[in-house]
Amino acid sequence: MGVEVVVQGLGKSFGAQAIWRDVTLTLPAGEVSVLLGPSGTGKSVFLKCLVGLLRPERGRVVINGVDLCSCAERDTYEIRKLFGVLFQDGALFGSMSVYDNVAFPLREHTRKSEKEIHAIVMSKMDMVGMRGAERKLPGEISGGMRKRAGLARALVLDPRIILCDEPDSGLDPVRTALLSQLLIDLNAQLDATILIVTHNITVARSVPDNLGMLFRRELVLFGPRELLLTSDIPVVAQFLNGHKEGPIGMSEEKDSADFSARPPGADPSARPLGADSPARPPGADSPARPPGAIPETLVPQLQPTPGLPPRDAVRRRKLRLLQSLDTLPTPAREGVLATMTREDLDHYDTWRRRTSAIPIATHHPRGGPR
Ligand SMILES: Nc1ncnc2c1ncn2[C@@H]1O[C@H](COP(=O)(O)OP(=O)(O)OP(=O)(O)O)[C@@H](O)[C@H]1O
Repeated sequence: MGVEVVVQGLGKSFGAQAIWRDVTLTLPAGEVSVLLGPSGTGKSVFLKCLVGLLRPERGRVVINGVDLCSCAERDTYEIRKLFGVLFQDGALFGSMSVYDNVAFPLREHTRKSEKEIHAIVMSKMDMVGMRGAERKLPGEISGGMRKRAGLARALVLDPRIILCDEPDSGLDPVRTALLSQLLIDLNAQLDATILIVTHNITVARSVPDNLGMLFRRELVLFGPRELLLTSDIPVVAQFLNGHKEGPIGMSEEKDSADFSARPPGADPSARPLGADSPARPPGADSPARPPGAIPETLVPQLQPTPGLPPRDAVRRRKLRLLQSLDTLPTPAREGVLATMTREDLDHYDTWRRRTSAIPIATHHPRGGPR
């Protein structure tokens, strides 16, 4: 099973340039999370801080009880072994075959024989649908294949945490859909904790269990997909609907300048000073939603390909969300309840009786649990 990643009060600067500050979130073990944000908001820097490639000046990243920001070099090395990272461009060595690229971490970090390495490489190539391309050079395959080869390389050391930096960049919509399915399938097979950085709204809506968004040097929100996909926070709604009106402008530099000009304590997700049109109110494009109806932005989440095991994370997440249901705003709560079956609610009741937890007032928005 994947491991939980706890981020507390994280802050990162380069010289005088603050990238983001006070980022606090938890990536639940084995769940898939997506981090959104306009270009230049520091998403890649965040991934590098998680894996220990960059050191934040403030805060903690706690994995298996070890704080990566303050631990000894030896502990950093041990924790890094838990990670598999798919870098934005695949980061393959251009002069090595795909096979040697994928085998590279095994040859560098283990004492496995070439026979063992061959078995592992071929199984990971199978997982990402790359069997047959082993002898090609990275320059001889398409961008989508390079991404999948990078993913195979990220998997060879059996990571418990997988970080993917814009796995969809440069891919056409069909390849993006196939890659999204691949990530869900991998999660079903490996139960690893996955964090994906992307700008792609379709990926953000359909793949993750949890979503977060960076904007103007802060984490605007992080939580269950139902929370962000039904959110009326202007910057979140603008981004997830791809609207041009709203707090997000053409460049992060300009957004930051607008932000600096705001009075101290102002809402970072509100529209910029001087914006010539108001932030689009939530639901402006769609007719008023009847009470209890699920917003159309809350599209169903991708399921593993038939024949693969169900995702363990889904079961764990349901119990986790039922425990904290009363902390969610109504649309998110209704969205969560709509995914619950009678069996889920019975399982929660059993858990509640065992632990004497406080009951929740569950009402099902679609006329009773399915
Ligand atoms: N090693 C570094 N030294 C100095 N500045 C850096 C370094 N790495 C990143 N930056 C700066 O940090 C800021 C955030 O960069 P980052 O690549 O994390 O953004 P991003 O949100 O991933 O953008 P995009 O979506 O366009 O990939 C940028 O202004 C970038 O120039």
